[in-house]
Amino acid sequence: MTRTTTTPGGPGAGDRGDDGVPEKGRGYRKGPVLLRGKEIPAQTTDQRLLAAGGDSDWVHSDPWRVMRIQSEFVEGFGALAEVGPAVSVFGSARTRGDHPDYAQAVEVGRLLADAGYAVMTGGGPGIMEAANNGAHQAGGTSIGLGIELPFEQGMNEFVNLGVNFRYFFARKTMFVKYAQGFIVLPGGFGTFDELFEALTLVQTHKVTEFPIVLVGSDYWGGLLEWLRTAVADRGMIGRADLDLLHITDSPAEAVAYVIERGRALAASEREALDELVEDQQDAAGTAADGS
Ligand SMILES: CC(C)=CCNc1ncnc2c1ncn2[C@@H]1O[C@H](COP(=O)(O)O)[C@@H](O)[C@H]1O
Repeated sequence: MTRTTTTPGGPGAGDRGDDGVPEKGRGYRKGPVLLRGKEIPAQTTDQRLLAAGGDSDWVHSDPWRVMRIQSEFVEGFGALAEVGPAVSVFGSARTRGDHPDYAQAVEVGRLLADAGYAVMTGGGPGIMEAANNGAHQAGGTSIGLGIELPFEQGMNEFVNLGVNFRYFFARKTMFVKYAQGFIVLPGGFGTFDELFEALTLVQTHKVTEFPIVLVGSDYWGGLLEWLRTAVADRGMIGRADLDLLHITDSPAEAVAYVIERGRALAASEREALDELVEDQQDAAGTAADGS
């Protein structure tokens, strides 16, 4: 719906008001900006917004993408804010239902749900499906944070709270923000990406430490050995950084570790904050006494 307007600029154009209706001497206000004479646009902002058809290149422009990215955060935060305690479970999208890793992940999901934790996965097939399956069997909250991929794939059937993301980075924020810990089963590049992002965030103190457990010593053992030797020996990481990872073959141990270590870390975080507040109060008291 486009209304006819007066031509921009030129004699008399400065007399057009905010709504495009001519009004002597008032000019044209565009938000906080006042336009007069040749600066007055041919159409009002509303006319441009409501006009049908026309060029649609703007849909592919970066400012428009920024709005979409923002909406992913808004939708994600809105959907997950009230979920309560949760643990993110990662692992291969390719693990088949008859593989022992699948059974391990089902058990992890089940035990987490039994302990009152929501299970958060990438919502896809393989290990993600297995962990959601376990949570579903135990009647727990089974979350899938899906990702739009070039090839067709849907949210697995065991998800009861699903959010679909267009952008990997927005989705990754949710895994960290809403989980008390990570449990990582055997996987490929996607799994490594999620694991190493978590390690980097904790190592650089960008987030408070949270427990990270690797399930499957035969699969992860080689990586840990390499981290201990090639990586730590050459000083690429500190020896203490190796303690950020806990490795086990037992789903029960993985779940117990995540819960207990998570509680211990949260308690020491609270203690450190209390001490900080006390120190600040003492400092403020000393300053007041001295004045
Ligand atoms: C059949 C197939 C490959 C489907 C891919 N469909 C996917 N759906 C959801 N998350 C995914 C998918 N592929 C990779 N990811 C992400 O990357 C990890 C698995 O990647 P990978 O298979 O280890 O490297 C998962 O924890 C998940 O967060």
